[in-house]
Amino acid sequence: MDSAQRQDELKKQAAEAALSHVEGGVIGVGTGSTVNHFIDYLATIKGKIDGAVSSSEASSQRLKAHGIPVLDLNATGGLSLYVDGADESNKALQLIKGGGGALTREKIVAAASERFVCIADESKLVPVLGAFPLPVEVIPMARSYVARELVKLGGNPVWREGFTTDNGNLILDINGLQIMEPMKLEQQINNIAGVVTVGIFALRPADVLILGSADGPRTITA
Ligand SMILES: O=C(CO)[C@H](O)[C@H](O)COP(=O)(O)O
Repeated sequence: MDSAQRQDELKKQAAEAALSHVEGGVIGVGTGSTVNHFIDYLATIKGKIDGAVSSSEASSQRLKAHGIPVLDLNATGGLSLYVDGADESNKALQLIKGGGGALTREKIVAAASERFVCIADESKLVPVLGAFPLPVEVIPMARSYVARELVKLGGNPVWREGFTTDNGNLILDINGLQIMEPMKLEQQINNIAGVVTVGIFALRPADVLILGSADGPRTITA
């Protein structure tokens, strides 16, 4: 088994462990390869839930392919549980998300959920956020302006060329950041005109982090 396959096994392990948090009702479901495993496991207990609110077109398609109804968030009165992956997490369960470009809908569903269970392989736990390029969703006409403002904050933004979000916007990935104050930077970047949202999840961090590891799933709570 090569290292990519080993990492995928750990993602699968975390995804399966998250099933114990599913108690019924409508579940918020995120995006990415770890969540794809979660959706496949969720299908095995689909009779227990009323459906899912999804953070991306890709996850919606996978849910529907399993016969799990996909609902509009507006048709719910909020969600009790959201399950999603992450690109990085620190010990406070503040996250970088958006490697798959679905950060805005992910942030909305996380905000509307009482409990956010994050699933990942153990390599995603880091001492300081920022080694992973920080995604920012931007309105297309503001791309150059936002990039100049991000440089002023000490980052090196790179346009994810050829990629369009499910909301019709673009992504700038910021390299070279060491995020010492995640809540402050989240607010600063969100305040730039033309930014839809930044992929720092610190104002609404995860509540539970399940990490797949060689010794079995490890759970960290906030
Ligand atoms: O934020 C995300 C998508 O926008 C994903 O949760 C994040 O990129 C992790 O992906 P994966 O589970 O494939 O490692």
